[in-house]
Amino acid sequence: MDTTDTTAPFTSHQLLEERIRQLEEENVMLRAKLEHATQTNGNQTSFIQANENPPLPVSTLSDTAASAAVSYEGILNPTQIERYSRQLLLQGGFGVQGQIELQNSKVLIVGAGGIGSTVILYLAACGVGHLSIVDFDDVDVSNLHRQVIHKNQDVGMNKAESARRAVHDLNPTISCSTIQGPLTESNALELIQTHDCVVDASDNPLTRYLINDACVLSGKPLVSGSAMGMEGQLTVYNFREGPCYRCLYPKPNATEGSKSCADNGVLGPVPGLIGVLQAVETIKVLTGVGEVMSDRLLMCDASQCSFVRIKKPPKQPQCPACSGTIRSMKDSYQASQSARGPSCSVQRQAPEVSPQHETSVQEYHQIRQRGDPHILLDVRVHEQFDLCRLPGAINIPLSSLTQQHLQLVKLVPANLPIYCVCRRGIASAMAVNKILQEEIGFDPSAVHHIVGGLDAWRSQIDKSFPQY
Ligand SMILES: Nc1ncnc2c1ncn2[C@@H]1O[C@H](COP(=O)(O)OP(=O)(O)OP(=O)(O)O)[C@@H](O)[C@H]1O
Ligand SMILES: [Zn+2]
Repeated sequence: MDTTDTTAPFTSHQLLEERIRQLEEENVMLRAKLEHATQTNGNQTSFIQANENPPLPVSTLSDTAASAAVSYEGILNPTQIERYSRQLLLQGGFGVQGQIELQNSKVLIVGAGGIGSTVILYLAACGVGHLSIVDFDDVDVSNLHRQVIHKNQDVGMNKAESARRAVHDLNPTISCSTIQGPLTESNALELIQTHDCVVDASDNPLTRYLINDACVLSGKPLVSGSAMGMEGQLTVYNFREGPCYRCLYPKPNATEGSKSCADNGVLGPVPGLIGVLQAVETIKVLTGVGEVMSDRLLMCDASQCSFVRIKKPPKQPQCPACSGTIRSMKDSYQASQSARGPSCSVQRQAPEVSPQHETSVQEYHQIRQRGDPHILLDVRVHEQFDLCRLPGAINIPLSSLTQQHLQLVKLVPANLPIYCVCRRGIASAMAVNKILQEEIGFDPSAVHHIVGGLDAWRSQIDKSFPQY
């Protein structure tokens, strides 16, 4: 800058302003040159359009850089900038660095069901570089009201594969792999070790403990969520010095496994809600942006639209996982054996019933065809009974099968044989045991349960019986 012609000397403030003005002029000229260069080089046009301020250091914007091949090494490419621009503009520290962190991250998602559907879609859309999806199950038509990653034409396809296809359709610039089988004690550690973060979108306690223990053994953060009915929960375990799942629940709880979506129902969007929040937490874990839900647990009740955050206890010195008592996945498996309880996905076992109290669906079909007098006691919950039932059945849910009810059943048509039925033959076996234990004067030989329940009735006797 030449100041010799001036009548009065510039103040340092004026000098600074003048310098800024000159730099702005230079910047405009350089931009014009760069735009000119990109007009003759079509593949850079989107860069100019997507970026008012290209993230190149000004010093590299020389004449030569503008006309020759520009090296964008180390920063996002034009396609990425265009795709993630709204996220990149986010105030509060996400920016290019956050996007690069996502791009370089690998996330393992266990379960591509109700919760997994939204976690996977959002992580893919936001640009997590690699997603690995584990699920052993196939898409069922009853999944579609909430497992929105799958479509009608995916029914019958493995869920991990169906989800991978959806990921590809949504964002082909990231990579996605599948494990089309269960996560078990044999593969959990190996799989988890190679990822930066794990999302538990499964639905049963055994899997939750396996994932947790493998995360503790390999030092990986675990973003955990669950949903049922109108309610859901969310938290992050094993993040930095935060507690793990076993710190809160050292051993499987006897009643936890008895809750199942298939038995209790779930409103379509509720798992999706939890999944969306899990995606947010995963992004926070990966990028360091925001405050990770490590010391709190979110409890959400969609029926009230209520969200409550409760403080979690800190890492427990006596926690079997954190204290090192569980040293391998074999230890983990043994410590979780009692978690093999009922769940949405892991097949439940009927309690033992003596063979004399068991009736096959074929035998029961014959009883009906002959018109033999009997009581058909359907022990499913009222909601299931209302969906569909065999003609003539009376409904007393297993949970209310008290002595009083049994007396009633006995009084109505005296001394008739009782056939207990439920969906799969598990609750009906429990009902038989309960009736036999009550000792209220039933002829034990007249109490039966229908093996395989209404599922077996549908598959072996009448295919028109609804599936749910
Ligand atoms: N150990 C595991 N390995 C892999 N996937 C698992 C494991 N445990 C559970 N899952 C999967 O997690 C998902 C949980 O999702 P969700 O409960 O919404 O689905 P669902 O089992 O299809 O439900 P429904 O009870 O309606 O049949 C399921 O797809 C299930 O197959
Ligand atoms: Zn712990």
